[in-house]
Amino acid sequence: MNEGGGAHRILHLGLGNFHRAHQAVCTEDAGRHGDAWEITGVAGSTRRVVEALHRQRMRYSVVTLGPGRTEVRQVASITDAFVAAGEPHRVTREIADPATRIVSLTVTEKGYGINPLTRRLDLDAPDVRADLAGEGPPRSTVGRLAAGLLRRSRESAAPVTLLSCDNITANGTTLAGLLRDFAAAMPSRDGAGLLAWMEESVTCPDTMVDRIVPATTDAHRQTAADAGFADEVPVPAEPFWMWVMRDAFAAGRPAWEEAGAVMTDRVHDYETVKVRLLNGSHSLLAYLGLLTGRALIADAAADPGIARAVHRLGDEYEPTLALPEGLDVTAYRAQLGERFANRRLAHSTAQVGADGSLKLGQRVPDAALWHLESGRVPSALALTVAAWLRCTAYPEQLESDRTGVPADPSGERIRALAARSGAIGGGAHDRARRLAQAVLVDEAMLGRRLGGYGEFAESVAGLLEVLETGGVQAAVRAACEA
Ligand SMILES: NC(=O)c1ccc[n+]([C@@H]2O[C@H](COP(=O)([O-])OP(=O)(O)OC[C@H]3O[C@@H](n4cnc5c(N)ncnc54)[C@H](O)[C@@H]3O)[C@@H](O)[C@H]2O)c1
Ligand SMILES: O=P(O)(O)OC[C@@H](O)[C@@H](O)[C@H](O)[C@H](O)CO
Repeated sequence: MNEGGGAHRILHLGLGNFHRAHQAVCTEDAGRHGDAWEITGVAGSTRRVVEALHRQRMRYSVVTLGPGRTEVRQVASITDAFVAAGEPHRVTREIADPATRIVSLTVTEKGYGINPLTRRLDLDAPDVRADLAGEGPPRSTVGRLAAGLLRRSRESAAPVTLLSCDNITANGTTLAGLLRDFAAAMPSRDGAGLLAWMEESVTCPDTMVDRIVPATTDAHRQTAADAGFADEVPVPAEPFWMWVMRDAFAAGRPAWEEAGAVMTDRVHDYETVKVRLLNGSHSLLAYLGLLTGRALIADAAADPGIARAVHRLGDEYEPTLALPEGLDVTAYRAQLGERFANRRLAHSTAQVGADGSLKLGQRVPDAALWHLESGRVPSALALTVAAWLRCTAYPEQLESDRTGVPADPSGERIRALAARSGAIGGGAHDRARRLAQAVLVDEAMLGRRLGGYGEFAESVAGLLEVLETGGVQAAVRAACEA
């Protein structure tokens, strides 16, 4: 799989838990079948994981928590790590280094600087603006990539692959578009040169990534210690994992398929199934769980009312999917039920519910529009939006001591809209309608496309009102019996 000889390194931006339980494990396993590739991990700004890894001679453990079964495995494929904010010029240098064959990313949805309406780069985001103006070392993800690629194009001009492993629709294609937007907006003539070189020498394959990987707790540290390794930064994970990607690598890749990854040109079909049935259901579980005082996804999933809503949501998603050949959607959904029920993972509703304004844009509008265009109102999708709004607009009504509060970059804006909706007067019905309408036409949130369907806004508003006046179970009944 290697091309061009020499060292083989992956530079990974976003040294969070997911990468360490997914790509890093698959890369280590692939090394048993082909050339060994090493990973240099780059954390955004937090030093904790980087410092712990160095103290631990670049070893950490993955704690796999299945129903009734625990496995602790040490992973050593990440051989170096540093913090981007602390060594910004090193990021540029490492991207430019020809030994770096792949730059992969798990920087979360908000790390890409995407305008949710246009799916293009938000050129008004402060860090993107600063990077375009050349104010100090780059700090946005796309600005960092552009600076490194520009240097690479001038030094070795060696081809490279950018591999997004975030839960973003058409993640590779989207990333390539963001980079083109950045290059086109560069004030100097550098942008044109970068664009031309990227066209020839940079690939951005789409990927679908799947493994439920929660945040680390002391219980996971204890499990690692019990297995004989006093690990400060172990990563908990479920047994299931899946990685699907287009085999379009400009400078070679590890033999990931030997370790179980799937190479296909139909990534989009896998991704749609996963982002809707898994991530969409996860969002609904998180918000209804938070509204019923559940701190854990598994506890939300065990509530028969919430399970009924998730089932209804699956029924709404299913006809919108182009299924990959051989995928049995009934079995997939049944397996998802088991994965959500895995209490041992302790996946928190606040973590899964974070950044809803960015995530729901990929989990709700396309599927909702599919129904609305045929004259049907998808009420479980409307319930997902209503439950997110209820949690985000009125966080004071959550049992936050128990559950925490999901963070959201549009949280303040939503609370301001809710305050304005309430200040005009009227009862719960008027308040809910005003808030739903305001959010559905706000391009910074779900991307405004649903705003053209008054019947969807009505459904969200009705369910928001029931959530306030009758609670979660009443709202589930209203959605499922609509
Ligand atoms: N955890 C999972 O179950 C899972 C599964 C599939 C895909 N993913 C993808 O991986 C992403 C990260 O998940 P995780 O579990 O590693 O989270 P995490 O909280 O452990 O780590 C988040 C990482 O993103 C970086 N980051 C956060 N905001 C950023 C920003 N604005 N700019 C640049 N970098 C930023 C942080 O530095 C950190 O390295 C998810 O958002 C998702 O897209 C996660
Ligand atoms: O990672 P996010 O923040 O996009 O979404 C939260 C969870 O739904 C997600 O992390 C899932 O656990 C994961 O996508 C499973 O593969």
